[in-house]
Amino acid sequence: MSYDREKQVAMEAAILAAKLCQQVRQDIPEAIEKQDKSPVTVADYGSQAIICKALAETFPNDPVVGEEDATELRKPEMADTLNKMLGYVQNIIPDATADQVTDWIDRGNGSVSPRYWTLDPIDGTKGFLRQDQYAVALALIEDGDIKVGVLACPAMPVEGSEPGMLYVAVRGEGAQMKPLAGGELQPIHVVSPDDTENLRFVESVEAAHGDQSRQNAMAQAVGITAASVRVDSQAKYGIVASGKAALYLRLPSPKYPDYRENIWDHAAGAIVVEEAGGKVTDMYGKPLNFAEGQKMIDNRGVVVSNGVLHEKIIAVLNN
Ligand SMILES: Nc1ncnc2c1ncn2[C@@H]1O[C@H](COP(=O)(O)OS(=O)(=O)O)[C@@H](OP(=O)(O)O)[C@H]1O
Ligand SMILES: [Mg+2]
Ligand SMILES: [Mg+2]
Ligand SMILES: [Mg+2]
Repeated sequence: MSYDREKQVAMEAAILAAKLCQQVRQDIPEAIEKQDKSPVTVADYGSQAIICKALAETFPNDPVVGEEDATELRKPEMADTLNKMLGYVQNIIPDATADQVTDWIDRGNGSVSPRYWTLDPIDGTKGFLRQDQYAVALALIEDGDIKVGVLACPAMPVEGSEPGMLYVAVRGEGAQMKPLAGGELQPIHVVSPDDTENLRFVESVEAAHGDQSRQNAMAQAVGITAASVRVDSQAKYGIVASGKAALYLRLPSPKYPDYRENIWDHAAGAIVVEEAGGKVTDMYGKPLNFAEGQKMIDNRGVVVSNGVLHEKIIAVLNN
C-alpha cells in the first residue's frame, strides 16, 4: 500500500503548524502550567488545532492521539488565552471560530487503535520557551508499526539559509529532509562508522528527562569521547537521521524511575531514524511498543543509534 497521500497531508499540516509556532515565538509567548506542572502555550494548542483539522478533512475515520486537549481552554477564565490562540489560528485559517478550534484540538483525544495518528503539536515546549530547539511531530501507526513520520523543526540551523528543517519518512521508502523555507526533499542517511567528525552523541537539555551522567559514561564506553550535544525535543532524531550525530541516549532519570515515555515523543523521530538506516530500541534492546496505549509501559528509556553502534551500546548498558 502507498502512503503518498498520508505523507503529503502530514507534511502540509506540519508546515502550517510550524508557521504558527514561529509567529507565536516571535511575540515571546507565556507559559501556562498544566495539571502535571509542565508548560503549554497558545502555540501548542494552535498547532494541535491546525493538524487535527487537516487530518479530519482527509482521514475522518482515523483517531488522533495527541498530547493536548481543550478542557482547560474551554473554562471561562481562559477566554483571553483562547482568543489569543484563535487569532494565531486565523492567520492560517481565516474563518476559524473559537468553537471549531476547541473541537479540532479535542479530535486529538483519540485512542491507540489498529490505525491511528499520534501528534506532539510542540515537542520540547521548554525549548520553545527558551528560544531553543523544538519540533512538531506527527506519525501514522498501523498494527503497531510506524508507517509515516513527519518532524518539523523550525529552529534547526540550515546552511546558507534561514533556520527550519523538515524531516519525513515512509516505511520502506527511506528518509528525506528539506528546508522549511522551501526546496526539494533530499534523501538522508545516518553517520557511517568511518566518519569520526560526526561520531558525537545527543541528549536532552533538561537534566530531569534522562540520566546525563550515565549517558555520558555509556557514550564513552562505546568510543565517543566528545562531550554531548544537548538539544531539546525530537530534533535529536533529525540530527541522528541526517548524520550529524551517531547516538541519542535517553536513560530513565534517577529522579523519576517510574516515568514511562509517551508515544508522541518518539514515533515520528523513530521512523525518520530507522528509514535513514539507524536503529531505535529501549535501553534493553526491546522495540518501542506503539500498540498498547499513550504510554510505552513495557519500555524503559530510549536508545537511538546509527545502527552500527547499537549492539555495542545495548551491551554496555546491560552488562
Ligand atoms: N521525567 C521525564 N523523563 C523523560 N521525558 C520526560 C520527562 N518529563 C517530561 N518528559 C518529556 O520530555 C519531552 C521533551 O523532550 P526532550 O527531553 O527531548 O527535550 S528537552 O531537552 O527536555 O526540552 C516532553 O515533551 P513536551 O511536553 O512535548 O515538551 C515530555 O513529554
Ligand atoms: Mg508537554
Ligand atoms: Mg513531547
Ligand atoms: Mg508537546
